Amino acid sequence: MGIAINLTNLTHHIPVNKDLNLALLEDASLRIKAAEQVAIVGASGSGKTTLLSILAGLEPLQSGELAFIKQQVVLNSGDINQHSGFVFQQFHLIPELDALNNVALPLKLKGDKQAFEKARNWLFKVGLAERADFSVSKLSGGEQQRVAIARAFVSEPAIIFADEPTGNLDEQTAEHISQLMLQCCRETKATLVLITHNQALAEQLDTVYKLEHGRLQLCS
Ligand SMILES: Nc1ncnc2c1ncn2[C@@H]1O[C@H](COP(=O)(O)OP(=O)(O)OP(=O)(O)O)[C@@H](O)[C@H]1O
Repeated sequence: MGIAINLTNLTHHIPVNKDLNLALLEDASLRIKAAEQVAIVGASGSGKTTLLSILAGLEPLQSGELAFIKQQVVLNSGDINQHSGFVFQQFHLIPELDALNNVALPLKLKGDKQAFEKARNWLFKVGLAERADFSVSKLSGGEQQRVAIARAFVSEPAIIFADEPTGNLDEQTAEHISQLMLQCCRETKATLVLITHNQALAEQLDTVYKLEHGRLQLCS
């Protein structure tokens, strides 16, 4: 079951030098419904990753309000990590471990006794059952991203935060990985917040926000 996200009137400053701060995000607000798939687009340097990091609780909220709502109950923002999965452009896998152990890791850390069974199931879903025992450093870029997707979904998170997850892949593999991620979100009813430079992909999602000159605009 997805989680709704309400961000209201966020202004976020970054330091330019010791005397000067710049407002990277100005009065940004967005409403994301549970299980909605939302794209954030914008030019390089416009602040997309910063916004995603704030939404994901990885960067502190300087102003405004951020609320996470699950079945009409407001959650503690400090706990949102427990409900989130992440997919990044640089897969952030552990190169010393095989694919199975990379995917099982989040569950093992929680003491889940079915960690390996669930990890195998997700590797199967992303088409990598036969690569389970391969060291991830031996896998192709597309395969590594599929391992990262399996790892993000294995705990069945209510929200997936994805930062240009196909930015490092060739066009065909990127298309395959994007569709796989959208399908996994639909299957698990996860809310998706996706940063992308790919307009065609953004338009496949329920809602598109554009970040420009510090302002967040609803495009569709
Ligand atoms: N903590 C910080 N201190 C100083 N500058 C920062 C900080 N965080 C972000 N910035 C700057 O803010 C700008 C926006 O960065 P951000 O990574 O959010 O952009 P982006 O839209 O995701 O870019 P890209 O599409 O190139 O990944 C950049 O110029 C970056 O250097």
